[in-house]
Amino acid sequence: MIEAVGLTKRYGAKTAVHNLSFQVRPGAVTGFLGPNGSGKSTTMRMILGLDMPTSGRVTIGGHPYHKLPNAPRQVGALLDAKAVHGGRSARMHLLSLAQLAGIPARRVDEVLGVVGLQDVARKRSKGFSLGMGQRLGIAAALLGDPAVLLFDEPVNGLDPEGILWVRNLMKRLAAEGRTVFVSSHLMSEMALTADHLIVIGRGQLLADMSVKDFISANSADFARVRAPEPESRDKLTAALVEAGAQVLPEPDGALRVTGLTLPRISDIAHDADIRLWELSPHQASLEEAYMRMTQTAVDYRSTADRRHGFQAPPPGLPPTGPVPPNWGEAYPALPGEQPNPYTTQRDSKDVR
Ligand SMILES: Nc1ncnc2c1ncn2[C@@H]1O[C@H](COP(=O)(O)OP(=O)(O)OP(=O)(O)O)[C@@H](O)[C@H]1O
Repeated sequence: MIEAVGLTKRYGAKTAVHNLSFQVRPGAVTGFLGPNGSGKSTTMRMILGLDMPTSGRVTIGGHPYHKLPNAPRQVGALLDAKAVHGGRSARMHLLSLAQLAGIPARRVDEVLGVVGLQDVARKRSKGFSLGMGQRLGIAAALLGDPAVLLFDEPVNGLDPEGILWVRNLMKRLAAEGRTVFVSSHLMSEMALTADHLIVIGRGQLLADMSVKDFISANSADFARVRAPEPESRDKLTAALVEAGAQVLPEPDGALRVTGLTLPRISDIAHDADIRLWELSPHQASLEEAYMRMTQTAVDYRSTADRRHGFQAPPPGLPPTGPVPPNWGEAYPALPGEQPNPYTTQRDSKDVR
């Protein structure tokens, strides 16, 4: 198990991680999510003893990394797949790591097979594609057959077959009882891979819960409703709003309705003499729940390209440009939604 207690890291005036406490338990894939610059890599580096906390502590199996006996055989990590001597072959790279950790050479050939690099094992790694480099990094993490594994963006650069392979590998490692802690920006992938989520924003904990609970706490079920013509859509919108629903236009012309049951929506449409072409139940995706949770914790946001021919974002998507004071209104609060804890911490003076 990985345990962080009050973990804080400052780089000069910059607070990268602030008072972070969480546990990563064995037997599950725990996804580590957060916007760019939110402190995920810094946290992973502190777990691995590559950076010292300014305050607080983080332990693996009760010990700080540097006090673990034979750490490479207990903890495996992929932090930066490019951190390989390009002149060395994949096999030589792994052999040198194995020698340092007292791992027998036959294990190198085993892990090369596990990651599918056996055919290029003697080729120089500088000729490797991004995906091959990721596989080599994963092979290095698996070398010591460790009980605790950390992966920073493991699917970066992998093709769909590679992504599926990583997904299955993570699940298998967790099913074997290992602790698997994996960061990713690919929400659809995390929804399929992770059992549990730790979400941070600007270095602070936003959520520590199961994927299922995270989605239901940060989104609400909604109905998609489609009326044939714009006039009937406007009439239906007015009737639904009057009945207490929240109605948002979807980019494809349908309506996203929250706050009313499907039978009620159907009755309202019938009473207003409006035909429906679609009335279907939906649950928000992990991506939508994540966007809602982290909307005020994003440090880097793009601005619209004003050049001729570039379109404004379709309705329903968050606006681009500087974060407006009423940013939360881009995603209005949904019925039954938990308050976003980050919103209340946004003006905290001690977090930069
Ligand atoms: N060595 C350093 N010196 C100064 N600032 C740093 C250093 N390392 C990280 N930071 C800053 O700390 C913050 C957190 O960075 P970190 O790389 O941990 O974020 P991240 O969540 O991993 O981002 P990404 O998703 O983009 O990889 C950023 O503002 C970053 O600029």
